[in-house]
Amino acid sequence: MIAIIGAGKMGEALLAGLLTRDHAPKDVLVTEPREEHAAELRERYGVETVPAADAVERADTLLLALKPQDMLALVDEIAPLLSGRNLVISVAAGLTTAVLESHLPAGVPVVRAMPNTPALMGQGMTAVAGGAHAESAHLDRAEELLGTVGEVIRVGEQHMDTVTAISGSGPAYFYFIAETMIEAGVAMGMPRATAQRLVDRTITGAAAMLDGTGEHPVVLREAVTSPGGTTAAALRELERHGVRTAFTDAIEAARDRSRALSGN
Ligand SMILES: NC(=O)C1=CN([C@@H]2O[C@H](COP(=O)(O)OP(=O)(O)OC[C@H]3O[C@@H](n4cnc5c(N)ncnc54)[C@H](OP(=O)(O)O)[C@@H]3O)[C@@H](O)[C@H]2O)C=CC1
Ligand SMILES: O=C(O)[C@@H]1CCC=N1
Repeated sequence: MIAIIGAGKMGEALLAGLLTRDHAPKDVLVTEPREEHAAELRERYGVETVPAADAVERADTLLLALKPQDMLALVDEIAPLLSGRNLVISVAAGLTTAVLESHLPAGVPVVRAMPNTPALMGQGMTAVAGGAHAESAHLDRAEELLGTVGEVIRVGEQHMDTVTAISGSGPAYFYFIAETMIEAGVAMGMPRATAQRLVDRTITGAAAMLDGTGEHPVVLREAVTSPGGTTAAALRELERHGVRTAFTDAIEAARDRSRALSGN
């Protein structure tokens, strides 16, 4: 039995992704403090919503998807009920396995995971890192679970803040680009729905090229950039405005924020 504790944006994306694929509603418990939201989840997914203490008692695998700032209070609350039979998987940005372990009874296995919201579509990208008491069977279990909603890689925990900045937050960067491109089309007089369709399909197509050809993005970009053409004119403007540096700085800021959240 799996319990998802905290079914906000990420927890619900994982819940929906799991139920669409390998898991039946009877195999997943959900803990959500707000009754109105809990009722929505019961209605939408047919899952049982239970207090955290019941979830811990009934589930062997606990997927903790609360905000990092709320996580340790919850961990302190459930810690007395946990033992080595449980596997704790935390998706919280920043919180290290060492911090989580320091709030848990000795020996409870902890896996730190960083998924992303495309898990909802079965297109997630998750990295996992094991804590001091996580054996390879625990990592296998986490990988199997999160693998039902996309791809999973194992990384050393020292890389998790960078993972968070790249693939955890990453979908938002592409939505930001999409939004900007749509607005540019609208500003040039195109109907919004047309602009949105063009942008959606272009991003999906570019992603398929990256994934399907295995080529480096520079090679794919060069193929679009005709000599003396439109793409070269656009890219020159992006470089002039420092977009490359802006992205690098943005990803570093996300990495640093993830590190800072570990202190909460
Ligand atoms: N959003 C994303 O793309 C990603 C998020 N994450 C991580 O996932 C976690 C959740 O983020 P996100 O989904 O965006 O945030 P949300 O605020 O949407 O979700 C947090 C959820 O936890 C619930 N909650 C709060 N306190 C408790 C409690 N004591 N017991 C059970 N549930 C509780 C909240 O309920 P209520 O609303 O009623 O307060 C809310 O539904 C974070 O740690 C974040 O770092 C990781 C990868 C990607
Ligand atoms: O914004 C956040 O803090 C979370 C972690 C990664 C994506 N969303």
